Amino acid sequence: MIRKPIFAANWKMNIGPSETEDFAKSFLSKVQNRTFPADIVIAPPFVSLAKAAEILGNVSSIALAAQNCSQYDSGAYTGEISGMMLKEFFVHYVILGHSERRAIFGETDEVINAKVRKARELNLKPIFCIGETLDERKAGQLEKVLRTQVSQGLKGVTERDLQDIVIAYEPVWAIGTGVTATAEQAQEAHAFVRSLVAEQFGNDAAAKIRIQYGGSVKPGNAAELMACPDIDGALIGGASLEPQSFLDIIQNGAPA
Ligand SMILES: O=C(CO)COP(=O)(O)O
Repeated sequence: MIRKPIFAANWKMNIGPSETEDFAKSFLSKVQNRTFPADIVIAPPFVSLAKAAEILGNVSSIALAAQNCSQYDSGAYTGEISGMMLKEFFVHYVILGHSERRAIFGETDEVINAKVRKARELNLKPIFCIGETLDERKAGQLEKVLRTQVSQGLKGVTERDLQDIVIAYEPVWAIGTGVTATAEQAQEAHAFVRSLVAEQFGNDAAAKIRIQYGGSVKPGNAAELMACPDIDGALIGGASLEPQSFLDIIQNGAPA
């Protein structure tokens, strides 16, 4: 297998520091001394990173992610968190361009691109999110939307940097709705995204890049989605908030 699947828990604005302690200890007890044919990533809210790092920071089978980071290094940016700060908490990945950041907080392709580039400059691995709304899909704009998001979001990124970037295809209509894309819909979109990467960076880069699916992934649908040839793991919201549910998705999606 040239692409190791990657399963990432995006807790969004859930699970504060004290609950993080409970989750981390429980999850650790379930995964300790086991190996998985997949990378496992957990993305707590910023304020829970210290607790997560305290319990999971030295566990080699689990990596921590942040859910966002600033495109700036330091200075007068009230409310922002820099990539350098995140690195103090054993953070190796950072989710960027999530549809909630785009839709609710107005992040543009340009801002997301600046964040992706800053993250790479600091040797953080972006989980770069893309995906269309239902209206865009219905209007036949799926490919146009994905093309713009990929070309703008990865503008100026080098082929070397791309090796440390994960793309997450998350159709907005499938996020938090319980409506998952069918395996066919997801595979079709993933294959298209891979073709976009090939156009921009070449076939070799496209063959290597991991493309996760996100949007109502559950233990019950993980196996079917992960069986698709261009789906290399999942970015999970709701179903990642329980340690056993997150673990079931990993086990069903990437059986040992
Ligand atoms: O947005 C998501 C992960 O980033 C998906 O969320 P759900 O798994 O809750 O649909």
